[in-house]
This record gives sequence, structure tokens and C-alpha cells, in this order.
Amino acid sequence: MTDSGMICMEHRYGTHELQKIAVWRFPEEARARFYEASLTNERGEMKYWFVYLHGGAWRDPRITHFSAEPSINALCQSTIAHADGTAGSSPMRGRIAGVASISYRLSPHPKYRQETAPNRDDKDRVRNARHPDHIDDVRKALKFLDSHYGFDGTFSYVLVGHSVGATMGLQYVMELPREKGAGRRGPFPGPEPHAVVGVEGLYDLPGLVKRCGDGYREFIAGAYGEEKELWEKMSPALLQEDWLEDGRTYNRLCHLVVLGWSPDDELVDGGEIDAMEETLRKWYFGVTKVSRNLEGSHDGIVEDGEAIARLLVSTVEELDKIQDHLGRPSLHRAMARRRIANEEATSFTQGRFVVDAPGDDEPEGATN
Ligand SMILES: N[C@@H](CC(=O)c1ccccc1NC=O)C(=O)O
Repeated sequence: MTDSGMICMEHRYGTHELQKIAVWRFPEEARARFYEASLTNERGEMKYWFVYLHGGAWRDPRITHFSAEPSINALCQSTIAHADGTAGSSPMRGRIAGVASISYRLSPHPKYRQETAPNRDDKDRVRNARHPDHIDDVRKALKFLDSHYGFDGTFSYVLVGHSVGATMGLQYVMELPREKGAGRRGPFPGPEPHAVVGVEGLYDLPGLVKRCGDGYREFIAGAYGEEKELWEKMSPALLQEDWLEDGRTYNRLCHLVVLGWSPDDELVDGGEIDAMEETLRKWYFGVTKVSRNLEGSHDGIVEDGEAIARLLVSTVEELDKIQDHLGRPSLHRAMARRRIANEEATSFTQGRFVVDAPGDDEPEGATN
């Protein structure tokens, strides 16, 4: 048990040493099967899973799934505004269904020796991942979590990434890489988060190298190879078309992107969050929230955990507002039902929700 009062359990989602997930749950829920666990708390407020993707430039072996611990502890000690808008606040613990943190295979790091063990199969220990291994592992881990904990259409989750974890969080929800003009219609190809949160993220890989220098080229090439076209394709800020064919939701759940950056970040400059925000404002159909006033250095933010916890609390507060717009029953149940029935209960125009009530005239601004 950690300071959070939660019980931690480790899963493997592959044979590699790094294909591991840590899952934290409160003792009372750790005993329940996911279909028995409550989707809401005693105030009727939705509970969320939080899934963390760590950073470390796709290669730093010192950073693992356990680097999420300070943020989890801080999150569990936070309070949050009431979902129904009444004055006061409640403990954040009441809004947490569980927390998961994903490790994924890493690329080689020039400074760290590769360990090998005589009695083990080296391929399951060596750090020689190359794109798409990292993002493939993230997808595989999310599918694992979905099937074991039921958070697609049952529970909702918030995907949060730090540094290149943020890069991959955005890559995941934007379904990168994608061919230009390919468009996206059908269902999302995995468990889709209700919100994605990027902290000190890298979003424009060629831009970062151009502005910040060759030290960055080294680790990006280590993960993706030298092919610059691939760097562009995998850069969330460089997507220059709607996330979806015609900018509407069609069965999508991810209605919120939250970006955070600290001016004290000595490794990632403000150009990254600027580029990502610009792209979101132009091409994203959902709500974008941006904070450029986090406190702490690039890694200090993770070691401390407070800033990430605060960002996650404000993410849930924002999701509560969005849910309010969509009306009761709760967003995820409505969405799950909609997914099953394959009906369009809501349509969504650039940056704002439009709720279609049966018999209503076509809402202004919505194009069918
Ligand atoms: N500690 C890392 C460096 C690192 O993590 C990093 C460096 C510059 C910009 C972003 C970074 N990390 C993002 O995940 C390393 O030793 O390669």
C-alpha cells in the first residue's frame, strides 16, 4: 500500500520485462469484479480510471511505471468541486475508480549498459525497441486494461502522459500515424479515453530539433530512425486535417484535451505546447484546455506530483461540465448505449456540444 491508501498490483501484458502495468485500486474495489464495481459514488458522481504514460525520451531505463506514484498520492489527497455545481468540494478519492501506469519497451540509451542474464531469453530483456514498438505496446496495454477492468463503455478513463508519454497519448487518440486525407469514421480501434492530458509534452518532433538542437535529434532518431517523414507523421501537432472526416464525433468519446506546461521546464520549450494548442484549436472537435503555469522542472513535476494531480482534478471538473451539457443519464452510459445502438444522440461542432433532443429542429451550426 502507498500513501494513497490504494493497493498496487502488477500485470504483464507481454513477455518483455518492460511490458508491465501497475494498477492501484482502493481495497474495497480491489475485491470486486469490474462489473460489480460501482460506476458512480454515493453522490451519483462518475468515477474515472486514470492511465499514466511515463516519459524519458523513449529510452531512459530509470523511469518506469512506478514514476506515477507521487502524482497518484497527490491525487488521492486532493479535493474536487461537486459535480452538480453546488458549493463546496469532496475528496477526489471518491471520483477515482482506479489508476494504471504503463511501462513499454524502450530504445537503447547510450549511457546505460544493457543487462543480460544467462538463464533468460535476451529478447525479453534487451532495450532495442524501435517505432512502432513503443506505441504498439501502449495500445496493447490499453486493450489489456480494457479487458481486465472494463473501462471502455463501462468505466471511463483519462489518459495522462508526461513528456514522450504525452506524445504517445496524443498519438493514440489521434490514431497516428495516418495517411493524409484518410479520414476517420467507424468506431475507435481500442478503449477510447474521455479525456487526454499532456504534461510537458513533445508534439512537434522536427520543430523541437530545429529550435532546441542536436541533443534532441539523437533520442528521436533512436526511437524513430533517421526518416524525417516519419517524425512528421508521428508528431501530433503536425496533423493538418480534422481528426475525423468531417469534424463530427461519430461514436467518439474523447471530448477533452488538457495540455500543461511549466515555464521552468528546462528540457521542453514553450514552442511545443504552442504548436499543439494551435493544431487543436484548428482541427479538434472537442474542448481544449491549456495551462502554461505549472510549477517545477521537467522531471521535478513528476517527482513532486502536485501539479499533475491538480491538472487531473481540473480535467474531471471539466468532464463534469461536459457531461452536464450532454445531460443525464451520465455521459459514458449514454455513449455506451449509443455505441451499441449505433445511433447519433449528439452531434458536436467545432469546440462545442450540440445536444439533439428528439423532435428538435436542426441545431444552429450543426451540419448533417
Ligand atoms: N532523461 C532522458 C532525457 C529526457 O527524458 C528528455 C530530454 C529532452 C526532452 C525530453 C525528454 N524526455 C521526454 O520524455 C535521457 O537520458 O535520455
